[in-house]
Amino acid sequence: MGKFTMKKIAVIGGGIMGRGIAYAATVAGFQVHLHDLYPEALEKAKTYLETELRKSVHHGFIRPGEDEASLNRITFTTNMEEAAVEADLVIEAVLEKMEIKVDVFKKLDKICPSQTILATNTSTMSPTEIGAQTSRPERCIAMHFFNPVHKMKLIEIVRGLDTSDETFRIAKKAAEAMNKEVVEVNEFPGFVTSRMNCLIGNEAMNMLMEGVASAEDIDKAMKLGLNHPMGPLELADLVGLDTRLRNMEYLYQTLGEKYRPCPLLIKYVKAGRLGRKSGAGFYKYDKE
Ligand SMILES: NC(=O)c1ccc[n+]([C@@H]2O[C@H](COP(=O)([O-])OP(=O)(O)OC[C@H]3O[C@@H](n4cnc5c(N)ncnc54)[C@H](O)[C@@H]3O)[C@@H](O)[C@H]2O)c1
Repeated sequence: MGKFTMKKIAVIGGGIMGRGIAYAATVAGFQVHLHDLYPEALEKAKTYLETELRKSVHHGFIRPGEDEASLNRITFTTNMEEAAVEADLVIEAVLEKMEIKVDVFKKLDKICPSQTILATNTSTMSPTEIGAQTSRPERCIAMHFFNPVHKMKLIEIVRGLDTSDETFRIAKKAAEAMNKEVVEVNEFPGFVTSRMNCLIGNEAMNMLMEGVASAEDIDKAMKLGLNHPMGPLELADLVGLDTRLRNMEYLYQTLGEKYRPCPLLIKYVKAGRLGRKSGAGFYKYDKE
């Protein structure tokens, strides 16, 4: 890919992040193939995309008719090969578990043409370790989007040890085409944002557990006192407490004691209190 000719983007995993990345990519005019193992996840993703695209027209972010055109540019499939075989860029957004990501990347490496770039949306993990399991580590990179993708401006682009300059350049172009700002980060667990954010969230959970203040008051203090746009506990509920726990476990494993997951977080995940997606986390919600 000498000049930028990207047309097709495959997104692997149709959960909270995958559906959001599909939104950003289709609104940017890319052909999008969204893959998930489960038809129910794809159904949910489709409903979400229809709703968000309709809202975007209503709020004047996209022109009338662009909602339908954007939806028509997305195909939904449970067949990974079908999704990825012609993609110029694949963005993986499956669960934050190294063995699952590695398995997906090995499969993609077999399916995709040699020039296809394979990106992971991991929040914390090593693109070097994931890319090393493929025959194209120079074409592997992390593109870390933020939740909710249609509102959040940043993509942290993280270079693995062997990521080529060309791969970085193309990933950056794709990000900019999706109307995002980019920061370039050299790989280290948690990059810039997750490393910082997980620590703040964990401290808030420890304070709640110790009875320092209520969830509402911890969040209010951070918003009004420190100017955070969201409180750390409501943000954790938005991320998903299972996802946050996996992030913490990885950071604890790689960076040590400072990142030991708060016992309250572990307890909530064991109880199935996963945040917004399950209807309860630190707060209660209508179930998604
Ligand atoms: N939730 C956030 O706020 C957030 C923000 C930035 C990055 N991330 C990262 O994005 C990734 C996805 O997180 P999420 O919150 O969207 O999770 P999620 O649980 O909402 O979605 C994951 C999806 O992946 C699917 N899946 C699992 N294994 C698969 C496989 N082998 N092949 C295809 N699909 C598979 C699941 O069915 C599910 O629909 C994680 O790496 C996470 O750390 C999450």
